[in-house]
Parts: sequence; C-alpha cells; structure tokens
Amino acid sequence: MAKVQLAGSASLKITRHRQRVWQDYLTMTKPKVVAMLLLTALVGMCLAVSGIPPLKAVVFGLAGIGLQSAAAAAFNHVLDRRFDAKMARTHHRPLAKGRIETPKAVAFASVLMVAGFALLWQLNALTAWLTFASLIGYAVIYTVWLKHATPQNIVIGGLAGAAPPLLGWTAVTGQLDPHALLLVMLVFTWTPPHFWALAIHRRDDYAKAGIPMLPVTHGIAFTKTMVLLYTVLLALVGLLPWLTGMSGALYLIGSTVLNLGFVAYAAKLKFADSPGHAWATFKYSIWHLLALFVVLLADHWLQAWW
Ligand code: HEM
Ligand SMILES: CC(C)=CCC/C(C)=C/CC/C(C)=C/COP(=O)(O)OP(=O)(O)O
Repeated sequence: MAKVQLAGSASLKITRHRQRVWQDYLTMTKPKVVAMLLLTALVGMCLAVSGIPPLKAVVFGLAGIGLQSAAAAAFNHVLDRRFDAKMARTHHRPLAKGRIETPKAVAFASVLMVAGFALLWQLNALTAWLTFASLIGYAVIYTVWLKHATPQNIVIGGLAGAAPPLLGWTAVTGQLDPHALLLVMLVFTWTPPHFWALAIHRRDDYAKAGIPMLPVTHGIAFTKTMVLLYTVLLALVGLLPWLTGMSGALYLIGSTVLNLGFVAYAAKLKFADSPGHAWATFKYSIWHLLALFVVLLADHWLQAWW
C-alpha cells in the first residue's frame, strides 16, 4: 500500500514538473503579446483585399509571423535574463530564475525562428525577409542596444512591434502598399503611451535594473507630458485611414471614441493623477488597440458588403 502511494506521489510530481516546463516555454513566447500582434497582422491581411484573403496566406502567414514573433520574444528572454532577475515584474521568469538553461532556450527560439521563416518563404520572400528584419529589430537592436542606450528606445524599437499589419498585408499581396504603412503608423504611435504608462508605474524597477527608460532619465512629470502628446498624435494619425479613403464612417466614429478615450486617460494622468491610474492607462491601451483593429476590420467588411 505504502509503495503504491509512493509511486502515485512520484508520478504526480513528474506530471507537475512537466506542466511547469511547458508553462515556462510558453511564458518565454509572450503569448498574449503575440496574440495581439497576430490580430493586427490578420487585420492587415483582410484590409489588403476586398473579399476574404486566400486561406493559404492566412494560415501560413499567421503561423509564420506568430512563430517569428514568439522566437523574438524568447530571444528577448535569453538576452535580458540578468536584467529581468533584478526587476520585481520579471524576476520570476524561467531564465531569470534559472529554471530553463540558456542553450535550451536558444535552441527553442532558433527552431521557432527557422520554422516561421520557412512557412513565410512558402508565401513570398518579401514577407519572410521583412518579418525576419522585425525579429532582429526587436530581439537584437532593441533588446541588446537601444534599450540600454537611450530613453527613446521604445519609440525606435517600437517599429518592430508595429510591423505585423504590414507583414500580414504583404503575406497576402506580396507587395508594399501605403495603406499598410498607415496601419503601421497607428501601432507605432500607440506604443509610447502604451509603454510609458507602464514605465511610470514601474519606474523604480527600471531604475534598480539601470535601464534608461524615460521616467528614470527625465522624470515622471515629463513622461506624463509625452504620454499625453503621443495620445493626441495618435488621435490625429487615427484620422488618416478615413482621410485617405481606406476606411469609412464606422471606423471614423469608433476610432475617434477610442482615441479620445486614450487622450482622456492621459490627460487625467497628467493633470489629475490618482493611485493606480498609470496602470489603468496601460490596461486601457491594450483594450484600445484590440478594439481599434476590430473596428478597422468591421468597417472594411461593412464597406465591402454594403
Ligand atoms: C517597444 C515596444 C513595446 C514595449 C517596450 C512594450 C512593453 C510591454 C511590457 C513591459 C508589458 C508587460 C506589462 C506587465 O507587466 O504585465 C507589455 C504588455 C503587453 N503588451 Fe506591450 N510593449 C511594446 C509593444 C507592444 C506591441 C506592438 C503590442 C501589440 C501590438 C503589445 C501588446 C501588449 C500586450 C497585449 C500586453 C499584455 C500582456 C499580458 O497581459 O501578459 N506591446 N508591453
Ligand atoms: C517578428 C516580429 C513581429 C517581432 C516583434 C516581436 C515582439 C514580441 C514585439 C513586442 C514588443 C515588446 C513586448 C516589447 C517589450 O520588451 P521589453 O524587453 O521592454 O519588455 P519585458 O521587460 O516585459 O521583457
């Protein structure tokens, strides 16, 4: 009886360990961020054509962009492991804690990267190379260099995270298009208020790790001003899809409500801050981007079927 109990608890331990290992590998890929990147890529794919985009482009495109984004996130975990270990928000990460060894994480990220590239190559070389450039932009240029070099790190580095709508577009058409660049501009302008709201909330963490984020180098008051300015800029950039005729009335109404909501959050942060409001602004930024891209898509299909 005792032997059976012992064997049972050993197998339970093994199962729990395996679950933990799976969980750790999944964590390395930043799944929620990748899910949002894929939504923006999918909307790029749908806006590139007037009907439904070809199934092969959607499946191979999303899988390829998803795998390369996940690879970029895993490389970021590897390269940032010593800094992550110093910050309360990230100290529990698998590499920072030493639960996953660096060579295994590098192998994992490399397999995702190669698989993603191979899938996109089946569609067209332009998408494969642009996605790879985004991976290098985030995993190497931002993580290794920009992040530690300048408080403008996330503005410049944000270009990689803003690329997926363009990658989705080229996955379907094989060509660059100015309308796709408008979608990139939306995410590019959204990124600074998204991140700086969080960086205000986590300022001390970044100071402790010696990372020159804007609230550390220029103070919280200045960062709040920049958050507000970028939300106003985003509201203006948000008009371009309508002004250029890419999007219609539904987009104009939806995006204006969402963008003015973001400006309102940022104005409260600047002029009437309260405990927890920086975190609330960061959370709003995520729902804002999700809703903005859903509205872009709904508007596009409404125009096509009307
Ligand atoms: C350089 C650009 C960016 C920086 C520095 C940045 C930074 C961050 C950080 C530090 C977090 C973690 C917050 C936490 O502690 O929970 C986060 C969360 C998030 N970011 Fe960004 N971000 C960037 C761009 C993007 C882009 C382009 C997207 C999608 C299009 C995105 C989507 C998200 C989502 C969905 C979350 C929530 C994840 C979760 O709850 O686990 N971010 N971002
Ligand atoms: C192929 C392709 C589209 C690549 C882009 C991939 C990607 C995951 C972009 C998201 C940007 C992001 C989450 C930055 C935060 O990094 P951080 O190191 O500042 O945040 P952390 O401290 O939470 O790790």
